[in-house]
Amino acid sequence: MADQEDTNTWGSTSWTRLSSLRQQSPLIQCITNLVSMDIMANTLLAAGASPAMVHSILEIPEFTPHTQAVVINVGTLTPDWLPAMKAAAAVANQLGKPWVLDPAAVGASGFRLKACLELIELKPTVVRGNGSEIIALSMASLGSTKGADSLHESSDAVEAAKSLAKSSGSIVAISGSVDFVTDGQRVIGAHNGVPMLQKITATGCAVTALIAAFVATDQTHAFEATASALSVFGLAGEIGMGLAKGPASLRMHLIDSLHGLDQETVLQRVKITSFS
Ligand SMILES: Nc1ncnc2c1ncn2[C@@H]1O[C@H](COP(=O)(O)OP(=O)(O)O)[C@@H](O)[C@H]1O
Ligand SMILES: Cc1ncsc1CCOP(=O)(O)O
Ligand SMILES: [Mg+2]
Repeated sequence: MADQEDTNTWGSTSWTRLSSLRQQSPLIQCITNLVSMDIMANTLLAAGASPAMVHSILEIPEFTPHTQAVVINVGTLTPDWLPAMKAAAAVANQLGKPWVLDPAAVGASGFRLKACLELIELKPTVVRGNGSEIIALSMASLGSTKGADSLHESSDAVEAAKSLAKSSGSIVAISGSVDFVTDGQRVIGAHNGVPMLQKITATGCAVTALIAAFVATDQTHAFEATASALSVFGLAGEIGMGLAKGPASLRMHLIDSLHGLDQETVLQRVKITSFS
């Protein structure tokens, strides 16, 4: 795959999307795993959105219509949570709201894989996973697994992501050393980020929620919003890493840096390239 520099346009796209998010402060419903709730909520707040961890099926008919986007993450899935996930996705679809699927550790078991395949049938706007998750989901099969962590480079999963995007109609994002985004035709690579982000649990979950918040501000451009969210999160990680001593302080500085990101930094440092 050849890649083409397109940095200036993407810097201004990313800044426009982040500014809209700060102005609109969308309400994001998160039905997510028990590990991720804190960092996901704090990431959304730092970016300018409002998080709500509302997951009872009894609340979805009343609450989901008030939201601007829904995130569904199967990281600690049990059978009693799945109906609420499907109900929230259905309400989002009925009301034309975007929803984003994080197939966390989808390759860990047949139960999780079947659940994710059923959720894909409900047409998520975006699916974001690591390399191993996107490969397992695209092939609809279990291989070797390391749970929530990836055994693959993100670049290993690009063909699987294109295939999944074509079959599902969703935008598919693969996180890793380069984050890739595809709609089945176009592929971009978002290069911001630092390896230490892998040493903080649930940063993948957090960036999935950030994607939902970005898409909520302009769902007609979900591809651009997804790429922008991944870059902005990676850039906050780069700035945070300059102040951090290890994973625990990076977690703090990541959130501070996301909150403080300014126009000049985004325009200068967002790095997204197109692959053809
Ligand atoms: N080697 C790396 N270099 C830079 N950033 C990375 C690297 N690996 C992961 N990231 C970043 O860490 C965040 C979480 O991604 P990842 O670890 O792939 O997700 P998950 O936690 O779901 O496995 C993303 O923002 C991604 O860009
Ligand atoms: C450790 C763990 N176990 C089940 S979900 C989870 C968190 C995974 O978060 P991420 O996929 O963002 O690393
Ligand atoms: Mg994950």
